[in-house]
Amino acid sequence: MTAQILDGKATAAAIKSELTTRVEALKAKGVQPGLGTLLVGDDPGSRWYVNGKHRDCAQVGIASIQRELPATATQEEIEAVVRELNEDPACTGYIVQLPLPKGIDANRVLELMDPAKDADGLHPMSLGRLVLGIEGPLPCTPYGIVQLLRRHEVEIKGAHVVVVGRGITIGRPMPLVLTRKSENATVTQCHTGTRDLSSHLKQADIIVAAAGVPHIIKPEDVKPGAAVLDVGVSRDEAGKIVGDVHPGVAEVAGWVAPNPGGVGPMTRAQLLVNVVEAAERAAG
Ligand SMILES: Nc1nc2c(c(=O)[nH]1)N[C@@H](CN(C=O)c1ccc(C(=O)N[C@@H](CCC(=O)O)C(=O)O)cc1)CN2
Repeated sequence: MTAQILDGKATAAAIKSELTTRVEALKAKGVQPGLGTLLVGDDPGSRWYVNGKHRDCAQVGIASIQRELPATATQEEIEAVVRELNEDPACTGYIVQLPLPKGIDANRVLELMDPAKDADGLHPMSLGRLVLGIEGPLPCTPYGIVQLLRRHEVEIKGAHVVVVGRGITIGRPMPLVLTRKSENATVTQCHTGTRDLSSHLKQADIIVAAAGVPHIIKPEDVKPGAAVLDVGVSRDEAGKIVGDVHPGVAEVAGWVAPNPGGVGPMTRAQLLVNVVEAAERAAG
């Protein structure tokens, strides 16, 4: 292993410690931030993520509102809980854990959320604001990745970033975040329909791998010294995470974000940042 580690656990811990001070300042002004979550179904992974979000809230002093529905919940039942969270004054921001069960129109659920309470940055209004360059919550994983790179002093400005994947939480919004003036990267978006992926990867200063295809990023496709962030989550027969990045990449790359321990903890930290920033905006 020659690459340096983009340590998401340690970076997220530093961000959480900074947030604790900001939450104390809000409380001194009489503002109590509260994160709501809506989990539908019994997927153990989703439950683990949601429980982690509430553990994080407790650590920094954010209140928790936890709502759950069974996998059999109807579109109407889910939308009723979204309306409740929109109205609940204790819930200053919330998320609907994705994916929702098959047959549920997730876009309709997201559209029904009060955009002022969108803690994930995934509401159509928040994504529209991102396109237009208007301040608002940023999608947690893409902005978590930017923070992880910045805090390890990996140059983003002028870098050629290749994003592999086009999912709603990472691939689709990642180029929007990276091409803002404040980041100023040049982005190539690839996906499972890209012809000759390897020719694109070879030109990248930074690779964000979020295709969900085990080991799609191979050592021979990585430019020596590049930063490679593994965000892919597939599971082997034992339930262990298999990322998108082949372990041999660590011999070629300059930086690697491991999986687990890289981008995942940053996603959680950025969610808390969004909740605190929304409460700060509301408090003036
Ligand atoms: N409403 C949302 N749904 C989903 C999002 C999201 O940002 N908003 N992202 C993912 C799941 N996710 C957060 O919700 C998430 C994924 C992974 C991690 C994490 O810390 N992973 C650990 C490893 C965990 C393991 O061993 O299984 C790591 O990378 O170290 C946090 C949050 C999809 N849904």
